[in-house]
This record gives sequence, C-alpha cells and structure tokens, in this order.
Amino acid sequence: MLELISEHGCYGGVQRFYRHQSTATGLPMRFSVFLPAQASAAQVPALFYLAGLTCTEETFVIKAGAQRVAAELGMILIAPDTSPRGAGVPGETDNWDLGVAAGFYLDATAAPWNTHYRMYSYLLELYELVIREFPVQANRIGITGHSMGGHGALVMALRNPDRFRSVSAFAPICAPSQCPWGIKAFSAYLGSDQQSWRQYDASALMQQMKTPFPGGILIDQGLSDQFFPDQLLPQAFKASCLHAQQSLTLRRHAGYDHGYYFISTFIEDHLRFHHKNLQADRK
Ligand SMILES: N[C@@H](CCC(=O)N[C@@H](CSC=O)C(=O)NCC(=O)O)C(=O)O
Repeated sequence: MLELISEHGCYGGVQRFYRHQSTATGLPMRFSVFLPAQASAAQVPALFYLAGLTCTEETFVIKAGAQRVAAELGMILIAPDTSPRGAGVPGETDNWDLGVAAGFYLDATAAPWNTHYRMYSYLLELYELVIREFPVQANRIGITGHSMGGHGALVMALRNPDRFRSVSAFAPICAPSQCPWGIKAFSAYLGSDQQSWRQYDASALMQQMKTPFPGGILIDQGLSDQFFPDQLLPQAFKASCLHAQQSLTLRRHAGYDHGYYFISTFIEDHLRFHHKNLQADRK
C-alpha cells in the first residue's frame, strides 16, 4: 500500500514523495518519484538514483536539478532513502558513515544490523513496486548514484544486468573493501569474512563480469573532491573494467568537489547517456 506524502507540479510533470511498508526492511520506507508529462499517456523509461551518506529521498530531488531534462526526455526518476529509519539499533545515529543514512545498499548479515538493514533486498522490492505502480517500460530501467550511492548503483547493475540495462555514477566508492568508509561499514554489517564483502564491491564484481554493458559505463569524478584520494578509488574500478573488457568512460573534472554543484553540472550528461542506452533495442 503506497501512501502519497506530497506532490508538486514540476516542468509539466509532477514530483511526488511516497511512504510504504517494506517487506525487506520490515519498516516504513520513503522514496521520491518524478513523473514527466509523457508518463500520463504512455509507458516511459526510468532511472533510479541512489544518494550518498547523510542523504534522504529528497536530496537529489531538491539539489541536482534533474527534472528539467527528465521532463524533456520523458524519463521517470526514482530516488529511495539511504537506509531504514527507526530500526532501533543501539548507536545507529552516532556516526554519519554507519547506520542511519548510511545503509550502503547491502543486506547486513551481522547482528544487530541484520534484522532491518537490508537495503539490497529493499531496492529489488522497490524495483518491482515501481514497475507495478508507475507507467514504466520494464525493459528500459537504468541506475545511477553518488558516492555511497554510486557504489550502490554499480553493485546493483553488475549483479542485476537483466533488471538495470544502463549504469553510471558520480564519484562512486569504487572499491569499498579497500577504503576506510567501506571497511568500517562492511566490518559492521557483514562481519570479518572479507570473502563475503566481494558481492558488494564493484571492483571485485567487475573482475568476474562475463557480459559487458553494451552501452558502456559512465563515471564522473571531481579532482577537487575531498574524498577522492582515500575513499573513492576509481583507478581500481578502471583496472577491473580493463580486465573484463568493459568499456568505461571515466571523466576527471578539475575544480569540482564532492557536492551537488558537481552533480548538478553533469546530471544532464548522465540522463542523456541513460536515455540513449535505454532506447537501444532490448529483448
Ligand atoms: N559529514 C559531512 C559530509 C557528508 C557528505 O559529504 N555526504 C555526501 C555524500 S558522501 C558519500 O556517500 C552528500 O551527498 N551530502 C549531501 C549534500 O547535500 O552534499 C556532512 O554531514 O556534511
């Protein structure tokens, strides 16, 4: 059962916010949907956007300025929240990089996180819900994201290429098993067996990838990004793409930092990249 929280006219379409009860997390979850005008008459392509640490389902919608081009292209935008809320895990709001707003888009297996912190399964649940409830072309769905959400987008696409036909990312955490944010989160959520971390590590997954994304992968990275040297490691993902013969466009931009000024500058390129890839004939 979907509860509409609010709706707002936007570029001829409508920006909506919803709440629903999730089976995966066992808690109420929130997400946002932009519906372009074209969606009132036909099924259209859709793009999931996964936000980063400290964000909500609202951050992308109010900061990235994506709706104008999505309205032009006739593309639905879906932005979920970044973690369960109200799980009651002791200390879950004590750190900005673990717990609330830091779900890392994985299914926790270690207590006390494993009951509700199940964002990987939640995204698959949301994917089905979106196809059921909105006028989406089910074979034309892409995914993108920023930082922790860029990690989530790459992992979701690499593990579910039949669901997500196109993938891009902004300053993603490319090798979480090797950076401080990822090591902290994976140790808490998944435990000490680093073999189990590989299923949520885009660079490790890409090493094993058998069928490349035909339209390539697009990543943008700011060179004034304060997290670039230690946390993001795009060079690791690039090396894995070379190994797997996956075409990767990794653009490095002088003068851009980690924030939404960077994302809002390049979001149009990402929407057009996905629109083009999703237009290509798909079975
Ligand atoms: N703790 C700091 C920094 C938090 C921060 O930079 N969050 C990024 C994502 S970082 C990786 O996932 C973000 O997108 N913030 C939202 C924004 O509007 O910029 C803090 O709380 O400021």
